[in-house]
Amino acid sequence: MPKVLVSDPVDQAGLDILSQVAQVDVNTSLSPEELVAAIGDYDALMIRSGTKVTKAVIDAGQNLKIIGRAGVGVDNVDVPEATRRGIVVVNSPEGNTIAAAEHALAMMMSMSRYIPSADRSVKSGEWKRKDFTGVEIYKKTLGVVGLGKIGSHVATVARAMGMKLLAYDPFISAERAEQLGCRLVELDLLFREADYITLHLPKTPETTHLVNEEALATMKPTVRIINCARGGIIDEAALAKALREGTIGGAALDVYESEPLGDSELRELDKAIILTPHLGASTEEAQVNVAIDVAEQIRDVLLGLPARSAVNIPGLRPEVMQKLRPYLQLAETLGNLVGQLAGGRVQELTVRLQGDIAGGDTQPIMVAALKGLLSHALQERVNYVNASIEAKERGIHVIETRDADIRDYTGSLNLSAKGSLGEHSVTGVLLGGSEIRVTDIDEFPINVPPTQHMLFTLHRDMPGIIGKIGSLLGSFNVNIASMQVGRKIVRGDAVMALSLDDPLPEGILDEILKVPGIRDAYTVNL
Ligand SMILES: NC(=O)c1ccc[n+]([C@@H]2O[C@H](COP(=O)([O-])OP(=O)(O)OC[C@H]3O[C@@H](n4cnc5c(N)ncnc54)[C@H](O)[C@@H]3O)[C@@H](O)[C@H]2O)c1
Ligand SMILES: O=C(O)[C@H](O)COP(=O)(O)O
Repeated sequence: MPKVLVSDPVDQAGLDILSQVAQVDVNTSLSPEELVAAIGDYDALMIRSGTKVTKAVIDAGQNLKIIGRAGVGVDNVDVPEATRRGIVVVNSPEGNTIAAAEHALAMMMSMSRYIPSADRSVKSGEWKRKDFTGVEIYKKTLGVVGLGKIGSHVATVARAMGMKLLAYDPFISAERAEQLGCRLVELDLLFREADYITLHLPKTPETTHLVNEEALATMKPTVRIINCARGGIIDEAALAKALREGTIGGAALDVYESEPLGDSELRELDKAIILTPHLGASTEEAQVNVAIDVAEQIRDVLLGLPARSAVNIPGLRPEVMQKLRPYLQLAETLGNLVGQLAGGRVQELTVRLQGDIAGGDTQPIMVAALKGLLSHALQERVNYVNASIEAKERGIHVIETRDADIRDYTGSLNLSAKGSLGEHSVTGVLLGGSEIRVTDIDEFPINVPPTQHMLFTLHRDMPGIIGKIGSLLGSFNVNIASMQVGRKIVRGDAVMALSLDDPLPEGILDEILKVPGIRDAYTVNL
């Protein structure tokens, strides 16, 4: 039974799903060193934002197949390293959207009415109504930075509360912003004009310290800033200075440059700032959502099925996967076949998608072809996660062409591999939607099902050659399961494809190459 380590607190609903297929160990108090020491035993790791999945953890996780992040952000996971190792990383992109949006809205309201400090004051025996005169958000301008899932929900609710909306997001269209009632503007204008600024974008090198001393200086002196996205998007030192000097109106933070928040002057700013300990996703509903979402994906991957929201391979919905699966198998088989025919180092792979297969999302098919191409050299080290990276690192140039109008079969796939030993091509189709047939080798028409052990020859089309090859194989006790010959012209060149019950013994290829009329011969093990 596979083993799953759960190293952050996740909802029981997720653990119940994992327990159906795996031994589940929950240990939420591991130090980084203890995690490195333990991870080697596990096939899967389930985390939230608390666990840092570093290169050291990934290196030690020799059996790891999947890392499941019960939440959105995977910035605590070394995803490039996981990808290189062929480990799937999945998350739950939507499970906590509403929770995080509502937290940002709650921060905006609490900040406007000083609710945390007023609460503290009353509980300490005071009754100071004048000190806590707030402001209304109605008719105020909210600047939403990052109009993705969470930003969109915040915008929708804020609009319903009578706010005017500005948005900055370089990756969305003005039409989408308009649908949400937002005016899409440049960031400097948003900073200058907003009464409230709420951040809902990822932390990247470009967005680190997006809100810095310079930006703060351009804002209204009454502006209130909310960060429920990621720590480090705001320069905390610059924010603390602006709050201390009263050059901005207030701030509410859920996330920090370093978590847990250590000694920080932010803690001393009292009424000017609200601080919560990364609670955006902490609702009962969100925790059930993300735990189920990620546990189901871990279960599926451990059962050999695809994950629906992997961050390092194309995520496929089950219904799309159902349709695509036979084509992926076809692409992988042809990739493997052409890779072995080409031998040596492949420098260029051209994938021609024809008919039905050319429509829709072709990226998974390309990845499958690369996985097949590299599988002879890399064996189980190559998978759908790392095939593209492995190909890139080996300098394989990949070309994709599509022609949806070719209609010989519902869909056919042609792969050509150019390498140090020459160029070879294969074409394959699916019969009845699932049975693979190789219909052409190096442009010689043929019709063979791929089998585990195969022999291909290029020879002169002349009497007696088939018999000679048959007797030679017989003398080595190799049984032929099926045999096909393809030629373009009578007595010209031809190819022969033999499916064998046994692998070819050492040395037989040299004997085959000595048969008069044989120009080339290749063994293939699929
Ligand atoms: N506090 C929490 O507990 C909590 C919970 C969930 C998500 N989050 C964080 O909230 C943020 C938003 O999450 P989401 O689910 O809405 O993500 P999302 O991917 O749906 O949206 C992010 C948006 O940011 C935009 N963006 C990217 N770079 C940008 C830039 N330089 N300037 C402006 N916009 C940019 C993208 O185009 C996208 O529209 C993420 O950082 C996520 O990690 C925090
Ligand atoms: O990225 C996320 O999903 C949030 O930051 C939530 O993190 P958490 O799961 O640790 O609460």
